[in-house]
Amino acid sequence: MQDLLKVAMPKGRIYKQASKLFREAGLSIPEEMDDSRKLIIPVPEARMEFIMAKPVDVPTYVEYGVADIGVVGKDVLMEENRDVYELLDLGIARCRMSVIGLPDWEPVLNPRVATKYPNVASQYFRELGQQVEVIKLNGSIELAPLIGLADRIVDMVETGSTIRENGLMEHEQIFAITSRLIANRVSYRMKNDAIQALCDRLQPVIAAASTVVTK
Ligand SMILES: Nc1ncnc2c1ncn2[C@@H]1O[C@H](COP(=O)(O)OP(=O)(O)OP(=O)(O)O)[C@@H](O)[C@H]1O
Ligand SMILES: O=P(O)(O)OC[C@H]1O[C@H](OP(=O)(O)OP(=O)(O)O)[C@H](O)[C@@H]1O
Repeated sequence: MQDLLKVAMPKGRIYKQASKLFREAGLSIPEEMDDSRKLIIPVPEARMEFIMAKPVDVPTYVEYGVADIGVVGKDVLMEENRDVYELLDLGIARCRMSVIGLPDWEPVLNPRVATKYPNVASQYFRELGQQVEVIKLNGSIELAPLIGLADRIVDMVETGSTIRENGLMEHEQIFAITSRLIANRVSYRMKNDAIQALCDRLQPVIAAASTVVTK
């Protein structure tokens, strides 16, 4: 019998798209999982157990092996820099990481940059050779330039509504973001058949979805 796969699934934005993808790949994810407050959901028919996680914690669960695989945004992978395998680009939860500020922003010496992603922001400005002071915030990042906490922010842009509604401007795009399927290094060897079988089911669904997006 195939190994049981423990899957760290992010609650929130990614969940809806990831569960749709898994269902289209023929995995019997129960409908009640969509609204449940349960944190561990066994799906014996699919030989899986879902661990409902805060998105930023998914790579931690996978690195420590309490989950064999997980679904996570590339933004979180870049920020957390955990020792995990990145197996598949799932092509869902598309957005981008950008440098944002007021439209009339003028360069200053040692600008302050507010962000939920201090590692990504520090590396980006370091590679540009620009010295900045990074301020870590946990949400409503767009407030920072409006109230004078920071000169610029590094944050996610999806539809662009948040920056538009707050009179901000996207100055530079840093990288494109989609969600990825990641695996624990040991699980990838020990449960390779089950992980490979899952990837084989997901790949055609991802390919079909990407032709729709690019058409
Ligand atoms: N508009 C968006 N803003 C932020 N993240 C987005 C957006 N669109 C897609 N994403 C992706 O969704 C992932 C999870 O976002 P979500 O808002 O659910 O998590 P979170 O910010 O950690 O929320 P919470 O504070 O509820 O845990 C991000 O890491 C990113 O990859
Ligand atoms: O381009 P848009 O479609 O407007 O999406 C981008 C916004 O969405 C995210 O915030 P989120 O809703 O996660 O709230 P937060 O302020 O708590 O991070 C992100 O931090 C931006 O503020």
